[in-house]
Amino acid sequence: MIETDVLVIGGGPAGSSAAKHAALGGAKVILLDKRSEIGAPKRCAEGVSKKGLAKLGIEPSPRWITKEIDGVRLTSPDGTDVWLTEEEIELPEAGYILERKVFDKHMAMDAARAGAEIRIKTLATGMDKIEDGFIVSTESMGKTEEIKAKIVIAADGPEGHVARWAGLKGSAKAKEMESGVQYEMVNVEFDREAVIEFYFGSCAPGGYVWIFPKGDDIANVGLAILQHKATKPAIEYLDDFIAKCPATKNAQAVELNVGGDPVGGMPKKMYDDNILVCGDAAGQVNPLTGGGIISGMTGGMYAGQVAAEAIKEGDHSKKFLKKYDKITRDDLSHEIDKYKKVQEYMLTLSDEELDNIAHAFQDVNFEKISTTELVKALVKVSPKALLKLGKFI
Ligand SMILES: Cc1cc2nc3c(=O)[nH]c(=O)nc-3n(C[C@H](O)[C@H](O)[C@H](O)COP(=O)(O)OP(=O)(O)OC[C@H]3O[C@@H](n4cnc5c(N)ncnc54)[C@H](O)[C@@H]3O)c2cc1C
Repeated sequence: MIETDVLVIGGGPAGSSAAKHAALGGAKVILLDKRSEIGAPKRCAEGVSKKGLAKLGIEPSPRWITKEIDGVRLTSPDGTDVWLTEEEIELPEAGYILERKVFDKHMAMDAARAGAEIRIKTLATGMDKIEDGFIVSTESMGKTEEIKAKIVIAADGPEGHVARWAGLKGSAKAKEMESGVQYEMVNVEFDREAVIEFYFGSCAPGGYVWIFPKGDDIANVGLAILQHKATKPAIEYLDDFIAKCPATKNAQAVELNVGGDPVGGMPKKMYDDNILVCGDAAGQVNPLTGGGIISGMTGGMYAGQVAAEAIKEGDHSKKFLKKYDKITRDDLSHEIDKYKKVQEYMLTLSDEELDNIAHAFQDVNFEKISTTELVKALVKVSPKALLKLGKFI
């Protein structure tokens, strides 16, 4: 039987971050992923903030950045646009559109460089608790193997099973799992080519439509919806939008991506004896935007660091591992809770109310562009927003 200190299940951004930091902390680490190519197929619009990468100490690389973004377009149901671009305002924070299949692989390479052993095309099929650890069953190219680990880090994404195998709750209730669907498209006609576009209202019940440019005439065009707010499948909303939107009506898809996005926030417990849970598997996602790359990698980083400390101390108990839960909540909870409230408020808005907000936004003088600043502006123009969100801003 193979033995390791730390076994990370899932080689997405959260798992690679966990594996890298556990290895940097001196632990013997195995990172496994069921896919034959880490990062592919992507299930993501690939937007990431510069500030988020900097916080994680990740140097931006032209290998995995497809486009630098310098603005945002928000469009309400009646077609009213709010443009927030460098031409109009000073941008303290802007973002990148990644090539996730390259980015994810590079994050795994960083974990390997830090000393983690990577096993691709290796599916974790089950897990048994032993006195001080877990025995994880794996299957790779028809071969089964068992791995004994002192600490398991569950980073197996939104539909992950590993936390449940250990008796913990999964990332989100069905009601709080957004259904995402997206095409990567060519022949997209942009009004402004370095701007990310968001469309709100009944075009995507419970979520929004996005167009994220990837250079030239290429973009990720997708949407996320809450199924209980919708009257048809996500793909039908997307096809309807694409047929009507001037930017996409002549575009063609070269890739289809589908995936769940857990927007219900973090579960009550992300640790137990010999186990930590991070990334989408632990609901480490912004409930308003659905973004989970940076927050998942942040959770992964803390999980890796605490796991390495636990190995050094020889204490893999929940009492020790609780530290991960505390550090992660101290860092992520405030934002997640705040944006959960904003998301809940957005869910109450009719198309007409969204139009009224967009009309009022046209007269707002934005000094900075960030989600927080947008929410501050929302509170100023909408009495309902002030009532529901005032104390969170
Ligand atoms: C349509 C859509 C658009 C999105 N757009 C954005 C965006 O623009 N920006 C942003 O920040 N976030 C976005 N997100 C969210 C983002 O993709 C996730 O938050 C992020 O990928 C989470 O990383 P993770 O490592 O936790 O999970 P994942 O990236 O899902 O990785 C989990 C890994 O675990 C592996 N795995 C699962 N089970 C097993 C098993 N039993 N054995 C072995 N391996 C296993 C999987 O193969 C996978 O590689 C989007 C999500 C969706 C669905």
